[in-house]
Amino acid sequence: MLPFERVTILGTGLIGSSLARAIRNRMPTVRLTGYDRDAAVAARADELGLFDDMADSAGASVCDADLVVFAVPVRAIGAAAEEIAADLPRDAVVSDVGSVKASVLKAMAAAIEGPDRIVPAHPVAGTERSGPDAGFAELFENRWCILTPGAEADARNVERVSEFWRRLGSEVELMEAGHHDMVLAITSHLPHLIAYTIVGTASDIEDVTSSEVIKYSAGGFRDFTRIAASDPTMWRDVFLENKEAVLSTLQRFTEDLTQLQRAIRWDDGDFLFDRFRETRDTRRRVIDAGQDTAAPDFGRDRR
Ligand SMILES: NC(=O)C1=CN([C@@H]2O[C@H](COP(=O)(O)OP(=O)(O)OC[C@H]3O[C@@H](n4cnc5c(N)ncnc54)[C@H](O)[C@@H]3O)[C@@H](O)[C@H]2O)C=CC1
Ligand SMILES: O=C(O)C(=O)Cc1ccc(O)cc1
Repeated sequence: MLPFERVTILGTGLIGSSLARAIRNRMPTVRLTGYDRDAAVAARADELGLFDDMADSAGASVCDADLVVFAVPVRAIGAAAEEIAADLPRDAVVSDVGSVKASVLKAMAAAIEGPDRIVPAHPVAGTERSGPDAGFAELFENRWCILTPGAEADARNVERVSEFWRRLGSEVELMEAGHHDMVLAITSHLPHLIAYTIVGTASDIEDVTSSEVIKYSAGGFRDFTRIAASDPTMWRDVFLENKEAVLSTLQRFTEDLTQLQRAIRWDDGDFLFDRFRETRDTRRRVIDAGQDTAAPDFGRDRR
């Protein structure tokens, strides 16, 4: 038996459209309804045939759903939840895919009656692209999906959402929302902040022209540019909604950076060597865990 039969996705960008494609492939009898506030995005999702129906309003999109998923930037989730609250069937389960969880859980719980049916989710899978054309069905396969239900969530609803993600090919883990935000601050949010910083710094260095930065980017810079090309709205929201965890992780990072700076200044090669040997081991563990390709240079084709 399917965990859900009538799924509504609000926000039909990268993640919403990937979700729709994955559901189509893996649970073809599910009735899919989409809604996007941006008329051009909605029209494109319609043209791509991703949904059975594209609704004209948020309220209309949910009136027959048994699962509603918010796939909009994290700061937009509260307002979107308010927009559907009056039209939501009493037994519908409500979820999301937001990259930050404590504030999103709070925002959904404030807008929607029945905390037993709120089961937030975060598929730890994505790309630097956005919009419905960027989505693809395999995005969630062999990736983790972290669920962060509050204490009042009904265990049966948590199990249904877990089963939903397992059917899309993900591995599911339950986590307390605040802990999720600490974990993702170091594994996702800080790496993005660092990439945004270094790409910005490169364009501000007086003695190096911007055409030189681009021309010689294969020295390492270009790998940061992929992450730094990520969606500005989405990432502005992530940093503002996970402020405390990001700032405390950033504090640790700054201290560690200062240590490396000292080691360079004082010619402490042993310190540098030991640190770099440890980080190489971390890369090996990421590959062993199936979270990236083992091919050198991310498997870029040089032919
Ligand atoms: N991009 C990524 O790699 C990942 C993103 N996420 C999370 O997924 C969510 C969506 O991100 P993406 O799909 O990447 O963004 P996207 O920019 O591709 O799509 C978001 C869509 O939401 C629509 N939208 C905004 N406010 C709305 C509202 N009130 N009602 C209806 N539609 C609205 C926008 O028009 C846009 O089409 C975010 O919360 C993000 O944190 C989670 C995992 C990975
Ligand atoms: O493109 C990348 O490397 C990502 O980091 C994708 C990503 C972005 C945000 C998330 O919450 C989860 C995954």
